[in-house]
Amino acid sequence: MAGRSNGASPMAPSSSAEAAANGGGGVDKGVDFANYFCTYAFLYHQKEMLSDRVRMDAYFNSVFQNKHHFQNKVVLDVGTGSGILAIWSAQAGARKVYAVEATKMADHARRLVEANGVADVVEVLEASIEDVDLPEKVDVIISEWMGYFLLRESMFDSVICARDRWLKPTGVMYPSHARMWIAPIRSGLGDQKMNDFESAMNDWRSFVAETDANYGVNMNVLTKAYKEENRKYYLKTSLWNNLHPNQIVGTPAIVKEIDCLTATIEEIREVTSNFSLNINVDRTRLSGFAGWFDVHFRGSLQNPATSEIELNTAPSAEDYTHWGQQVFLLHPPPRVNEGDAVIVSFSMRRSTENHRLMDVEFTCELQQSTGKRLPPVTSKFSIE
Ligand SMILES: C[S@@+](CC[C@H](N)C(=O)[O-])C[C@H]1O[C@@H](n2cnc3c(N)ncnc32)[C@H](O)[C@@H]1O
Repeated sequence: MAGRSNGASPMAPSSSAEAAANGGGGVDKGVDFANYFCTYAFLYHQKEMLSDRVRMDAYFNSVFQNKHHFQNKVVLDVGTGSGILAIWSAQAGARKVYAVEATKMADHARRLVEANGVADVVEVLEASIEDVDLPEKVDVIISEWMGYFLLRESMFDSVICARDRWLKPTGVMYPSHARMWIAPIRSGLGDQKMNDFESAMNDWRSFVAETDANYGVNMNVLTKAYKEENRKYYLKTSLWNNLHPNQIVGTPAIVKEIDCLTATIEEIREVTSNFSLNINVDRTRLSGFAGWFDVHFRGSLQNPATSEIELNTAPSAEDYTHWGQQVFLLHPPPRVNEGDAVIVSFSMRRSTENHRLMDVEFTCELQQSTGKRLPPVTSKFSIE
């Protein structure tokens, strides 16, 4: 592998690096590779990200409008994929770029690096970032690690691990900051999903009757389990959607702020927040909530960006991203009016079955503008 020539090589992980990769829990690396990494080895998947103009413009501008962070500097690209961020770092004047990719996409990245004339600067290493051994510390860590609603995929764990092992004390993170947002929304998706759920149950009832009539076995004892399975699928799993801003019916709230230079895995393992959302649309339904994120490229306090760039995945009339927003639907959706407030207690935790997926809980209390408070209701969701 090209990476070994100057001393950079994959090696057995240290126990702390492995623990970081696992988010502290015992994750089977083989299972994780099969479930998570495998899709990133396909060019079609990388192309989807490379075609997201909002994402591409933000990273491109962050690098080329802040060349002072890259010129003659050593850069580490965590999860280089096709190699795009590493190539831009080299084009912006980096002295050396370590481009680390866990999957076979590393082969494509290496070819792209060569074809674009930066092979003398960019060294592609096929390895988990947790396992890699670099010959030097780096000035910049660049990575596109964000999943749905920021933290799905738990890839930021790997960036934290890389930062703690390889970033110089004076180094900068690209991006430098991240935030998670939640807003109350209206949407026709709630009715649609409830109809889908009811159709599935009607179909099941016909199936039970027919199986009994045709084959003499009564399946009804499984009705409850089938209902739970379908309720989870149709009503309790968040939905991907690119919402229009006019679907937001109240003030959005920030539920988490992350400083990428200092954040710990402990800090992101669980997100909890209590907040109040003011409804600003009259006579509407609160169909549920939308969750999205933004990230900023600000450099550091000692070494700030000259041009601060934002990557925003909020509902927008003009743009959309491949992240869209995550929609959490309430069943039934309460009626709300301008001046009402929704008092929310929110939590998001890693799923116990798969640390890259999330379990989300909203406890909502509606405080009407008349002063009346409705009893709190708790709704649980999975981000799959
Ligand atoms: C969201 S993609 C971004 C790809 C590319 N940097 C870009 O911006 O187009 C994340 C990439 O990181 C890789 N990755 C995730 N975790 C990693 C880890 N622990 N070590 C090495 N690569 C990793 C994935 O295989 C995937 O190709």
